[in-house]
Amino acid sequence: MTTKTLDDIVSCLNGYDPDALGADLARQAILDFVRPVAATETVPLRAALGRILAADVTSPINVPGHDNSAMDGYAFAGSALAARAADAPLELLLGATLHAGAAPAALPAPDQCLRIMTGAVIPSGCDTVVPQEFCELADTPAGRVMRVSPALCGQLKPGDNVRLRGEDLATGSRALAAGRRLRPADLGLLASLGIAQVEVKHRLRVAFFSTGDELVPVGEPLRPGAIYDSNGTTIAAMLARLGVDVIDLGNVRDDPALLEAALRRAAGEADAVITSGGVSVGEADFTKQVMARCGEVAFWKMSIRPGRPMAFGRIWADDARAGDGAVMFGLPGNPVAVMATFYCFVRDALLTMAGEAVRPLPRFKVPLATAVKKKPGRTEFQRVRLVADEAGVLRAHLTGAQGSGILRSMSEADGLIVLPQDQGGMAVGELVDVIPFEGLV
Ligand SMILES: Nc1nc2c(c(=O)[nH]1)N[C@H]1C(S)=C(S)[C@@H](COP(=O)(O)OP(=O)(O)OC[C@H]3O[C@@H](n4cnc5c(N)ncnc54)[C@H](O)[C@@H]3O)O[C@H]1N2
Ligand code: MOO
Repeated sequence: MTTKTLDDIVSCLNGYDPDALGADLARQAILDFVRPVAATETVPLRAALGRILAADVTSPINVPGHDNSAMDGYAFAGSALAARAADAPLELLLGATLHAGAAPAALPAPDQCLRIMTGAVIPSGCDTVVPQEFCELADTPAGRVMRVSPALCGQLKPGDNVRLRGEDLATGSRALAAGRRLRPADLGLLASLGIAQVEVKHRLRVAFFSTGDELVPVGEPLRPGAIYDSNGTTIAAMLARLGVDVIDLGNVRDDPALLEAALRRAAGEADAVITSGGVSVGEADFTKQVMARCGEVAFWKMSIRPGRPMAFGRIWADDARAGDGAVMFGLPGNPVAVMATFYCFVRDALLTMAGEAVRPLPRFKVPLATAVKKKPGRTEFQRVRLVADEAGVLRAHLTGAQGSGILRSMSEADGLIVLPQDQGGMAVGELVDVIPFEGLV
């Protein structure tokens, strides 16, 4: 983690308003503060899917290792094309057959060709392959001859249908960069280099719990006035998608002593801690005060909706405050605010801590199918379904009421539209930025 204090970073933010930090400034402050975990481990190639590469991988070999044929056909010297009269067919005496995997061979003479299969090494003396669909075979007194008509010869040039040595990866070139989250194609690429083990970052450990006297764990009977803890499940699922180690600490009552014990335990077990609830100004909202006792609160009020109260800072397991402590996100209790703040602030911070070279969530512009009400002064995230109109253009339809307690509006949505701070209301047809949910990692 950084050697700067949170105060250093936050006070350097241009335009920081402690009562209402803009979404972009808050993101910047968080990303400036967090640092990747240092520890790495070596895992077998097939166990590396979804893990984050700890160091650049340099290719130890050429891929492909030899010039080889891209087609089943006949290998020959491309100069033979120019050597014949323009209106004459190409006629070459046919020699042996070369299969993929066979040892390299040689063309006996320039007026000959060799039968070759896809993937077989191009024989020395050859630089061109003609696909078998272009060719006729004829038996002559001199032996079997491969013939290509003058018209089809016009479609061939020297070098055709040959895959060059090292054209995929040359020896010593960088195959994959550190910070990459390994996908199936990456594992295949490493396999093509013969690499059986990969050095990856340790998984980030993220602890979380929900706070609130009203919460009942899912599966238990609901008493009057209580609600089920849906945030715990949502947070666990969002974390699972990030590929981190998830430490579920359950529910904690609105009691400062219990909250402190839970935060201290979480700081001792995890690199990052997430809580939900108790971050606003109510009489039972203790998160910020206990967080400050266990560490530092950098800021907690942002000009966004949903998610206006979100506390960011760090905490330690005990008052000795050894090391960097654990980064902490105190998310608001409202279920939609939990998700909005997670995707707006927490996701990229955790991925950065996990060592990934993070790319922000993709956004694209779509026309609104529903008019949107909004006052300038805060960034808003509203939930939309994306439906194609008759012309095949995706349009953003609001998923009904946008209250930050209405989780159904998230469940029904295909994405979030992002309405920037200075934006007012928007009319049907205006273009708006959407972050699609599909593809979130
Ligand atoms: N006077 C003010 N009141 C509120 C303000 C404000 O600025 N002044 N901000 C509002 C906003 S915005 C939000 S968001 C909430 C956030 O409050 P808290 O983080 O303190 O959250 P709680 O009060 O604990 O809970 C809010 C809401 O969410 C329900 N909840 C809480 N935890 C869960 C859970 N694990 N699963 C499902 N639902 C949960 C809780 O029952 C409340 O209904 O404060 C506003 N108030
Ligand atoms: O964050 Mo609150 O959910 O804006 O209403």
